[in-house]
Amino acid sequence: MVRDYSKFLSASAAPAPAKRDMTPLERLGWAPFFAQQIDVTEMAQTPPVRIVSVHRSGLHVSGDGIDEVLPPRADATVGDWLLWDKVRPGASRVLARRSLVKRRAPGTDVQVQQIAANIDTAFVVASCNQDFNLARLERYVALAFDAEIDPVIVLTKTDITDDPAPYITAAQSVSARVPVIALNAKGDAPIKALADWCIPGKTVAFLGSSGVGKSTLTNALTGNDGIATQEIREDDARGRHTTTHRELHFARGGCIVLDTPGMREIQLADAAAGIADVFDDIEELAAQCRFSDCAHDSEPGCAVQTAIKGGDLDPKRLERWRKLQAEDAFNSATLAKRREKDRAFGKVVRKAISSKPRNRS
Ligand SMILES: Nc1nc2c(ncn2[C@@H]2O[C@H](COP(=O)(O)OP(=O)(O)OP(=O)(O)O)[C@@H](O)[C@H]2O)c(=O)[nH]1
Ligand SMILES: [Zn+2]
Repeated sequence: MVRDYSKFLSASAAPAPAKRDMTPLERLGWAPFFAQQIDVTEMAQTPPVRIVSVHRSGLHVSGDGIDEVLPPRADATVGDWLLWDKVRPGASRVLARRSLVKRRAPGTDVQVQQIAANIDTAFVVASCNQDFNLARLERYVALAFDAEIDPVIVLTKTDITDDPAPYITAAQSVSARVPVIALNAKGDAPIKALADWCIPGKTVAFLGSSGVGKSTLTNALTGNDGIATQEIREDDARGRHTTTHRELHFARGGCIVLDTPGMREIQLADAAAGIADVFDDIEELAAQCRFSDCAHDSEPGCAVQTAIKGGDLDPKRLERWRKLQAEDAFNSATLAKRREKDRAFGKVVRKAISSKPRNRS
């Protein structure tokens, strides 16, 4: 049977179709951005599939009537779209991504580890209690910007604070481009409050520290009929059966919730562009400083210091910008460099030990 794939190839910027009209691929997140990358012949010969989870034994992919496990590969991650090559599955082409969350892989010097692809909205979650931390919010928003994902800040636990207003005001100060939603994640609010972003065919993810309410929000969106509880079995490296969860969950509203442990808490690395996006107010001021290499301390003609003196910039925000840049720079340093430093330090220590006068016994 020759299938008519032309309906998947619409490159028009038509509004998202109503849920009932959506094709199986669109429900998985297929969009004109991906369709534009392939032609009808390719579509028929190598149908698109999305990676719904990554396991040691392979990549679990879903498509229109397709549910397969492809060989593991380093250049594809959960959320990616592949063109499934039935004859040589390992050669399936990875389509260009709309967004990519990555981090420097531990244990290697230059390799970047891909965490999740093609997320449309990142909900950066924080709670209205003593755990609230502005620097952390800024870090997650920078991460989202850097990955080219639209962030939305979600403040949880409004029910256990007398006044959520100060938290909301603080969260709004992170970036003028980021909406802030405050809610009780345990109540009925989440589905309605997040409806603008949780629309059919869109992929969302929750970022934030432990205990802020990410699972509560995920469950609120997916309910019990998501595939969150559907488990798949696989053999781990030692041949034992382990049980893992799929990582793309289908929410009741039709959106796709990506939940992968690597996404939840993540350090910044190579995220200079994202940091610049969050702190675009400081970047703009810095561009007006008299010296292009101004350190914004006590240089004459420093627009940043002028803004601080005039009450237009919170000095604490400047401090957090500096810290985040330092963190990013540190994490961006290759492990090789760190190893080199460690080796040099080891040498110093060994030398110090060997030059100590020895006790004669
Ligand atoms: N009162 C109240 N409790 C909440 C709210 N959101 C989450 N909680 C509670 O806070 C605790 C932590 O919530 P989780 O959803 O597990 O947090 P998480 O971010 O998924 O945490 P990790 O899985 O450790 O990353 C749970 O006991 C939730 O019931 C809220 O809006 N109000
Ligand atoms: Zn300056």
